[in-house]
Amino acid sequence: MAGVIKRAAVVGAGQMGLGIAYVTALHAKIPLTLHDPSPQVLSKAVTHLESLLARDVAKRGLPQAEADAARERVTAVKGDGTGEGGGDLVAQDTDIVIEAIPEITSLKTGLVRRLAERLPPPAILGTNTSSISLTKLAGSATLAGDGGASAARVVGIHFFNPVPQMKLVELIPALQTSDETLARARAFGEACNKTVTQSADSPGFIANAILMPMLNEAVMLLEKGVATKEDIDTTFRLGMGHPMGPLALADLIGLDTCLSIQKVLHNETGDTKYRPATLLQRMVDAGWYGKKSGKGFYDYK
Ligand SMILES: NC(=O)c1ccc[n+]([C@@H]2O[C@H](COP(=O)([O-])OP(=O)(O)OC[C@H]3O[C@@H](n4cnc5c(N)ncnc54)[C@H](O)[C@@H]3O)[C@@H](O)[C@H]2O)c1
Repeated sequence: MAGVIKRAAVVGAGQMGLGIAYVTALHAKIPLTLHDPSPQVLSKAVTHLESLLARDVAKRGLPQAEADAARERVTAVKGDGTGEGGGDLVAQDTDIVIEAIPEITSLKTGLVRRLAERLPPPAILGTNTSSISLTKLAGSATLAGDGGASAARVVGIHFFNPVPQMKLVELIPALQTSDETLARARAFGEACNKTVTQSADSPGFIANAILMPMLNEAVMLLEKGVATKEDIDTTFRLGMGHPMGPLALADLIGLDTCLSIQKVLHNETGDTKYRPATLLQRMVDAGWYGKKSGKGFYDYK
């Protein structure tokens, strides 16, 4: 049956890809391949997956047999799954692929195109993009003479960081997305134990249309010397009840990712209110990406 998802693939084994692999294996109980061009990233991801499952057994009462079964469902594969730059291909009977590669439009359109050529419909081409237009990504999956069938299986399946803890998935249909794709993606998100919301394909969707400008404003306040980073973050934690302040949150998300999202908002709307903070650009230029690189607004070494 077209609707049943029996095999999945996740491309990009960074912080989001690893989390998506974890919920797919543990909650949805779907076998999957986890692809990344970097062997170091893959081996770190597998170690992290095993430590998450071990913590579930030790602290959350997960039976060891279920943790073992979840671990066995995940196969790490070098490469991007499409043969670009080498590595093994995504299996042709894969029912859903979710890409979680960097938030760079040309990388994502190229990958989605190659996946569309590799996997026949109705395999779902899901993307964890934070901000890139789904309609543009579906456009890159359009294959000549297929009547729009290929583009119709592209959909945004936007998980939140850290994926094991955050209970939300934001679904974003492209203009081309079929109702069947959307319904199957919703069922997949729910099987991953998430509550699902839906947004139109508008810059930043729901979450990042609101969150990213706020984080950018926090960086601008810091840049202007209005307050220290600690006081900006404390204001949000204690004054607004946020679990973490905006600068610590930006570090967690990744400053490279924040900058890319802010640039998409700026370019797509043409509205100067979305201009990325200069300090954010400088931090990324310095290679200070936040928690994942060991240094951002705070030190993580
Ligand atoms: N970080 C967050 O809080 C967050 C939240 C929601 C969505 N997202 C989105 O998820 C995606 C991934 O973000 P992340 O934080 O996991 O990034 P990350 O930098 O941790 O991971 C990206 C991974 O992609 C791999 N990669 C790079 N180029 C590739 C290619 N061409 N093909 C295959 N793999 C490639 C890298 O080796 C890396 O492991 C982005 O689109 C981001 O906007 C991020």
